[in-house]
Amino acid sequence: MQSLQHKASEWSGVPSDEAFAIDDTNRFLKLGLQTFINLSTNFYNRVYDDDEEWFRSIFADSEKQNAIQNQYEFFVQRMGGPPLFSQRRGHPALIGRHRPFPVTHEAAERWLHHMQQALDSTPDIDDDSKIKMQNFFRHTAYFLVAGNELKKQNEQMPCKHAAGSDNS
Ligand code: HEM
Repeated sequence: MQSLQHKASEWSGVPSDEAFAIDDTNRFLKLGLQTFINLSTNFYNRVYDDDEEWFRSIFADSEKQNAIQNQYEFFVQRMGGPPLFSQRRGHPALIGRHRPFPVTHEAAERWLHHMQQALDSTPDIDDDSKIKMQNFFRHTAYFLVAGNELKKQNEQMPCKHAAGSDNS
């Protein structure tokens, strides 16, 4: 079976080494906390205002301010800053945390559309960081799609007792 990383690269069109070039500089030191807060605020303002109800509704059970904080604390931690996310929420385990949500190819493209607009309209993000973040987000979004497909496959798999008793 292809690994999730492999699928993420194939579906996103971003090879793993390009996605992880996010780590070639400490983005937190370069951009600062406020830029990450601004980026996540900008992103979630777009998500919660989305005209596409099917996408907006994925976030219906989350409070916007909370979602903003969860996201920027993860970005800060992942991009070289203090472990704010883990201190408050525990291990990131992104596939597990997205388990309740329909993370389809279509949802990934919508998420990336809003993130692209947020990156383009948040001041103080240099071009290099923008490109590296785009690649990292694209790869991660499809990594989550791959995790979601695996979840669906596992749900369809009958349990061993059911398989054993099915003589039809
Ligand atoms: C692919 C499409 C995606 C969908 C549909 C999606 C959906 C969601 C939803 C509905 C939440 C709950 C909001 C909250 O309460 O915090 C969430 C949380 C989160 N997402 Fe995503 N997401 C996607 C992609 C991503 C990507 C690409 C990343 C990282 C680069 C990411 C990182 C996070 C983080 C860190 C949280 C907070 C988790 C927590 O604190 O429990 N998501 N996402």
